[in-house]
Amino acid sequence: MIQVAINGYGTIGKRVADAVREQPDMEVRGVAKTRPNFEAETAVDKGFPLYAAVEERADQFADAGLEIAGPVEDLVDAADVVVDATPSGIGAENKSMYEAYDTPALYQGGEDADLVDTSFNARSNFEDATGADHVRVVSCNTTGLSRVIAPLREAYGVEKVRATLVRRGGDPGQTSRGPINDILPNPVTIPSHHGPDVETIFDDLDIDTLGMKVPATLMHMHSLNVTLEEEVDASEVRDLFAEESRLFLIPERMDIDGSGKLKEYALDAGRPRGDVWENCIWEESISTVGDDLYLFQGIHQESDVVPENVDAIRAVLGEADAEESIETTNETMGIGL
Ligand SMILES: NC(=O)C1=CN([C@@H]2O[C@H](COP(=O)(O)OP(=O)(O)OC[C@H]3O[C@@H](n4cnc5c(N)ncnc54)[C@H](OP(=O)(O)O)[C@@H]3O)[C@@H](O)[C@H]2O)C=CC1
Ligand SMILES: O=C(OP(=O)(O)O)[C@H](O)COP(=O)(O)O
Repeated sequence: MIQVAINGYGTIGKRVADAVREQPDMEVRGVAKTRPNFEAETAVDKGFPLYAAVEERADQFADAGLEIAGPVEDLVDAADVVVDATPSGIGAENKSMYEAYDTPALYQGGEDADLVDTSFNARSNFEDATGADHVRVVSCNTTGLSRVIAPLREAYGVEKVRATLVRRGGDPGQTSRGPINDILPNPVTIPSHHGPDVETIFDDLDIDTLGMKVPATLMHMHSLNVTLEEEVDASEVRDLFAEESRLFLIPERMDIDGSGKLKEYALDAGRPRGDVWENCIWEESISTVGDDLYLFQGIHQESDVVPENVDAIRAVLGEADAEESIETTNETMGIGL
C-alpha cells in the first residue's frame, strides 16, 4: 500500500485525503495542520492521524482535546509520498523538508512552476511525472483548460486557444474574500497567468487568456475559443468530448442553466460536499464556425484537481500508467456524471 502524507488539510487537502482513502492501493498515513479548528476535529473523527505542522503550536491541539501523532517531520519520514496542500507559497518553504526525508512531493497550483521538475495533468502528461521528486498539480483553471485541449490537439491539432475566465471571488468558506458587489478584471494585465500555466503542460501551445473575478463562490466559468487546424463539425467535437471521462456534457434536457443548478445536481447525486470533479461543458454551447470552436464550461475549483492529485501519486511512484490510474481513480471516486 502506498503511504500518503497530506500536509495542509484545508479545501484541497481534506478532499484529497478522502479520495486517497477510497483507493485500493493507497492509505492515508496522516494529515498535518498548524492549529485546531473544525477541520482538525473532522480529521480526527475520520480516523486520520493528525500531525502538528508547527512544533511550537502543537500544545494548542492538546488544549482543544485533540491528540497529536507527532510533528509533521515524522509524517513526511514515514510516507512514500507527500501531498502538499498548504496555502500558496508555503509549499515552496516545505520543499527542503521533503528533500531532507527523501520523500517525493506533490504541490498545488498556487506554487510557482519553477519549484518543480514537472507540472501535471493526468490526461495530458501523466508520464512526465514518473520518477520525479517534485511535481505540481496545476490549478483548477489550468486543469479545466488542459482536459479540453488534450483531446482537441490529438484529434484535430490546435492552432490557437483564446479563453476568458470568469473566476469565482473565493471559495464558500473564504468569508474574507471579495469582490462583494463588483466585477474585476483580474489580473488586469493580459494575458492572465493561466495561459503561461497551461503552457507548462503543453509547451508548444499558442494560448491567450483573460481573467475576471466576480461575486460568486460556487464555480468558475470559462468562455473558450479554440482555432483548430482543420474544419470540424460541432457534432464531431461533441462525440469526441463524450468519450472523455472527466468531461461532463450537460444535456439540454437537464435544464441546468448555471453553476447553482450544477452544484444542486451534484448534491442530489449524492456527491460528497457537492463536489463536481468533471469539467461541465454546456453541450448546446459547443459550436464551430469554420475552423473555430466555441464553448462554455463550468469548473468546480474546490474539487477538479482532486482526482489529478490521486493520479499524480501513482505517476511519481511509477505504480500505473495513465489509463490504469485514471480508470481506478474514476471508479473509486464515482467520477462520470
Ligand atoms: N481552493 C481552490 O479553489 C484551489 C486551490 N488550489 C491550490 O491548492 C493550495 C491549497 O489551497 P486551499 O486548499 O484552497 O487552501 P486552504 O487555505 O483551504 O487550505 C490550506 C490549509 O493548509 C493549512 N496550513 C497553513 N499553513 C500550513 C503549514 N505551514 N503547514 C501545514 N498546513 C498549513 C491551513 O490550515 P491551518 O492553518 O488551519 O492548519 C489550511 O487549512 C494552494 O496552492 C491553492 O492555490 C488549487 C486549486 C483550487
Ligand atoms: O487557488 C485558486 O484560486 P485563488 O488563488 O483565487 O483562491 C484556484 O486554483 C484558482 O486560481 P487561478 O484562477 O489563479 O487559477
